[in-house]
Amino acid sequence: MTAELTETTAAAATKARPLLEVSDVGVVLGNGWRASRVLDEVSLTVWPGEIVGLVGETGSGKTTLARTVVGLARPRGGRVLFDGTEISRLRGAARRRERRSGHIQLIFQDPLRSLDPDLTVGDIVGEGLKIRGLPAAEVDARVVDALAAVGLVPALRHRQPGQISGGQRQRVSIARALAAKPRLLLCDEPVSALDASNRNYILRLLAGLRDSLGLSIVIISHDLSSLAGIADRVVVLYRGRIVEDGPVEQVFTAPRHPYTALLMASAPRVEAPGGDPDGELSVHQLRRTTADPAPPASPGACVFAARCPFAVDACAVQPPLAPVSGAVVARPAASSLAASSPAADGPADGHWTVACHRQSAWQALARARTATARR
Ligand SMILES: Nc1ncnc2c1ncn2[C@@H]1O[C@H](COP(=O)(O)OP(=O)(O)OP(=O)(O)O)[C@@H](O)[C@H]1O
Repeated sequence: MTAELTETTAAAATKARPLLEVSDVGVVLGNGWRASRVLDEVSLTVWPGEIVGLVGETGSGKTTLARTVVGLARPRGGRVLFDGTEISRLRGAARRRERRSGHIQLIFQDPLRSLDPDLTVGDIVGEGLKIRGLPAAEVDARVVDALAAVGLVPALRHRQPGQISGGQRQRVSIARALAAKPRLLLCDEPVSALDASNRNYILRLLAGLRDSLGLSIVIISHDLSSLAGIADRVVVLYRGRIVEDGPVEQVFTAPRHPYTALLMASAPRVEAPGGDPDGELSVHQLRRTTADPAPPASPGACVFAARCPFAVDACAVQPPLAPVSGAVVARPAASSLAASSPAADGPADGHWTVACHRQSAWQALARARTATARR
C-alpha cells in the first residue's frame, strides 16, 4: 500500500468531528398510492476510523439509508453532512464534484451483478479514475496498488469477473472503491454471498483497512455474528426507524430494545465478548403470542408495537431515541481490532440510545415467559 493512499485517508481520522452525520432523514419511495415511507427520522453518526454495523431484517431500509448517503435516494426532510458539509442539498455541478471526489464509496452486495462481466478486473478497478481523467500510467499504478491492498496479485487485472472466485470478486469490488481514495466505505451485505473462510477474510480485510487507512466503514448486514468481531458500534433499524444504537459489546450482551433481542435470538449464534450464553433470551420469550394483550394500533404507535409482547398503552406513541437508562457505557472493545480503532478514544464513546418506552421493564417480563414454544 503506498504512503500516498495511507496519508489521504488517515488525515480524516485525526479530525475531532463526525465524518458522516445523518440527521432526521426521511425517505419516501414510489409514487402516488404506491409511495411508501421507507426511512423515518433516521439519524446516524459515523466518526473517523469507526466501524458501524447497520442491522435489521429485510426491507427495514438499510440499503435505502446507504443510497441516501451517496445521493442515490433523495431525503424528504433532514440532512446528510459529510465532514461538515451538507451534501444532501448539493445539486448539479456541485453534486457531480462531490461524487467525483470519491470520498464516499458504496460497495454492493452481489459483486457478480455489480461488476461488468465484459470488463477486465483492471478496467473495473480503474474505470472511475479514467472517467476522472487521470493519466493511464497513474490509473495503472493505482489499480495495482488497490489490488495489493485487498491481497490480489497484479496479474489478476487481466481476468474478467467470470474468471475469478466469488471471494476474489468481492475483493475486486473493495479494490475499486479503494482506488478512489475514499474516506468512508458503505458496504452493503459484503459477506452474505460468501462461504465462511471468504467471509472471515473480507471482514478481517475491512478491519485492516480501517486500521491502516483510518477509513470509516459502515457494514450493512443481516448476520449479526459477522459484526460482533469487528464493529465498534451497531445501529438497529426496524421498518425505517432506528430502534437502538450503541457500542457493539453492550448492545449484543444486553440489548435494550426487544427487537434487537429478537434479532439476536434469531441469529445462529452471536458471541459478544464477555457475553453470558445462559442469560440469553429465546425467540419464544420475545415473540407475541395470542395470549398477549392486543397492542396499541394507532397510526403514531411505536413501530415495533404490533410485534412486541411487552407493548402497553404508552406504546401508542412512537418513543424517540433516548439514552439507555442506568447504563455504564464502556469504551468499545468488541475485539482487539475495535479496541485499537482511532474512534475508540473518540467522541463516539458513551453513546447508547434506544427507542423503547419499556427499555427498563421488558427484560424481566421476558424472563418470566416460557423459554420454549407454546403448544
Ligand atoms: N424504488 C422503490 N419504490 C418503492 N419502494 C421501494 C423502492 N426500493 C425499495 N423500496 C422498499 O423500501 C423498503 C426498504 O428497502 P431496502 O432495500 O432499503 O431494505 P433493506 O433493509 O436494505 O432490505 P434487504 O436486507 O432485503 O436488502 C422495502 O420495503 C422496499 O420494498
